[in-house]
Amino acid sequence: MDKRSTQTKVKVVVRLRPCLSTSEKTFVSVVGNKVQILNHRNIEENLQYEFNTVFDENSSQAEVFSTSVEPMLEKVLQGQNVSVFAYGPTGAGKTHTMLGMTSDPGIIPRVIQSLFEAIEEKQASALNGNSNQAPQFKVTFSYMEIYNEKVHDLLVSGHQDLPIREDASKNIFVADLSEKSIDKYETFMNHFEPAASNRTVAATKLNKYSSRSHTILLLKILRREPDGKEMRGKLYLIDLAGSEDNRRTGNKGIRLKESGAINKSLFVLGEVVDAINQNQPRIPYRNSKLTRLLQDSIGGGCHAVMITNIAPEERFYYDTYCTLNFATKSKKIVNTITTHVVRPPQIEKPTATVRPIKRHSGSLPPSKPKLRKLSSSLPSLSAADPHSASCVSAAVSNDPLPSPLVRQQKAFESAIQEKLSAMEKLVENLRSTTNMKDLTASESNSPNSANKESSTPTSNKTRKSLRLSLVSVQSDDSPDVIFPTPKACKGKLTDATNLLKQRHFGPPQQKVKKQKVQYRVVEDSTSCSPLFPQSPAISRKRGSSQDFESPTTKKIKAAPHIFNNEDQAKRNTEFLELLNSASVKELQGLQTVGVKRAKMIYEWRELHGSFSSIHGLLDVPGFSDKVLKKLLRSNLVTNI
Ligand SMILES: Nc1ncnc2c1ncn2[C@@H]1O[C@H](COP(=O)(O)OP(=O)(O)OP(=O)(O)O)[C@@H](O)[C@H]1O
Repeated sequence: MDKRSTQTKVKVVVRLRPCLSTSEKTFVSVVGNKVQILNHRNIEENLQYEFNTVFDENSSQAEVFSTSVEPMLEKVLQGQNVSVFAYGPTGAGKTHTMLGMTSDPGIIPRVIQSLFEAIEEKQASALNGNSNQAPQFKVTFSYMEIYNEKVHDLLVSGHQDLPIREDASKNIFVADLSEKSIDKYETFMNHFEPAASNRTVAATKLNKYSSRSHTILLLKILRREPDGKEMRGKLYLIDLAGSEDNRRTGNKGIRLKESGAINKSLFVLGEVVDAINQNQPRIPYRNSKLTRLLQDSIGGGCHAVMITNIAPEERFYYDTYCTLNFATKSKKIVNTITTHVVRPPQIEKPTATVRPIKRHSGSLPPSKPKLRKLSSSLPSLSAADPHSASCVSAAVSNDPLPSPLVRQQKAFESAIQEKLSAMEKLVENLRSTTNMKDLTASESNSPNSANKESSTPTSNKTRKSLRLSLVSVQSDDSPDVIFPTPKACKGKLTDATNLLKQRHFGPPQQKVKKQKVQYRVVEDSTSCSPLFPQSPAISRKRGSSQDFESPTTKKIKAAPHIFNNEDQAKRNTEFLELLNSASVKELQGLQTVGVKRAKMIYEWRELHGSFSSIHGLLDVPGFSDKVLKKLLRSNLVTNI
């Protein structure tokens, strides 16, 4: 295989979705390719982030596709790998961007349509030119989801645990899922639409149809030129599940467990990006299935486009802030692009003259007519594997049969090959029955993984704490499942399918009313995404090496109307009301307030009555000037 390498950075674009509620105020503005949000550390400033492209709330699906994704399709047809993934907090518009609706299709249907158009164009222009032969294309696809750290094939009905393979040569995680071959847009959609409805979706407080899994659509394009040259490109279209702050989603039971898996994988994604940016020798790709899957996209051999979805409503402030910081870190990552050009092995013609031999029944290879029949029943590019391709072409060629010695050798080789595949299957079966923890542990001992795997005490500690938090998950079955897995409700699947279709392939959505952008007091508990579990203010104070603001983030003077005194006074009043009425659990929802402080505030209030001012907190044991300032700053209350 010829491999040529070039280096390119991960392309990061941002898409701001429109405000969905008429009663909420917004805090994000877009100026050119910059996003501007309020600086919670200093309300007189705004933070400005610069990206390759920023799509404002009026951007159309067509615009997002044609600017960010369409130019990548030619690269796939040239034998390069491309990965497009939507990232962002829950409810920010990832599925809308990737999937969209029938009336307003997103990236996936647009990619398929453009891909087939491009293929047809290439074939037509080859025939119009000097050549009397056109290149051949074979497009196959698989569609899978990572749900609760398990990979499911969405193309088959029902959720099954499927074995995981790895491409040993490239150390890439590949889910061993069924692949469908497609020759046109309609065929693809016939498979894809019901499969998309199989995705696990449920209602949370922040999104009525929240995706509970990461989905991956993998398209493989094999192009064979008339001279036999082959190019193999892969296109990953990934809709990640959103990060979730469970104090705000109100998740319990199954939803909380799902959320734990989603947050854990996104947390590992954050660790991977940090490790790459800090040039660490080991990148913890293997700490989650998601990062193993994204290994080629982040710091690997793909062209990567990260579509960062953000929401404008005030309650999304910390999610947006953390998402923008993560996006800023991601755009520094450099991938080394490989072009996959394959020349099928040449069939060597035997040099010696071989006498025709008499055939015996049974052990001899089948007769030529039989093979011809077999090969004609295969599609023109059915042999995705170059070796099987050469086998078929060798079998139907007019070359004389090889000598008995050569045949004996071939029989011996195929017997060995069979034994090896049987052993491989056995090992795979064993691996699939092993749980992820054991799998990761055994893999980390392998010499291959030793170079990549991180086993720092910090990450172990983090993993431990994540595991502990998962153990504490409540076990009640959540009643609010809108789309139970097909396994759980085989008979009711049609209804669920229709519901999802209504949403993503259904009638056009009503236009969202445009509103005036204003600020209002954030009374909700605002917490950082799991990628940044600490309050940004705290991390900064400690001088963490993973400082959130990249050099490209600018602090600029806030426009005076954005955060006026009236707003601030209202914010302070509401904060005081919260102090005087919140339960211990609600107080814990405040930034920098843990169980201990929440209890202290609550007990002091029970003993001494309501606080007359925010300063009253200084009377509560453990609240120094410094602690109070930090609390207020991280909860966007500054005027005391
Ligand atoms: N650009 C947009 N224009 C209009 N509506 C949008 C846009 N983006 C998102 N929405 C709407 O916002 C809501 C949430 O979007 P969506 O479900 O795509 O979010 P998500 O990021 O995929 O959430 P989750 O991670 O929970 O699955 C949906 O009702 C969707 O139709």
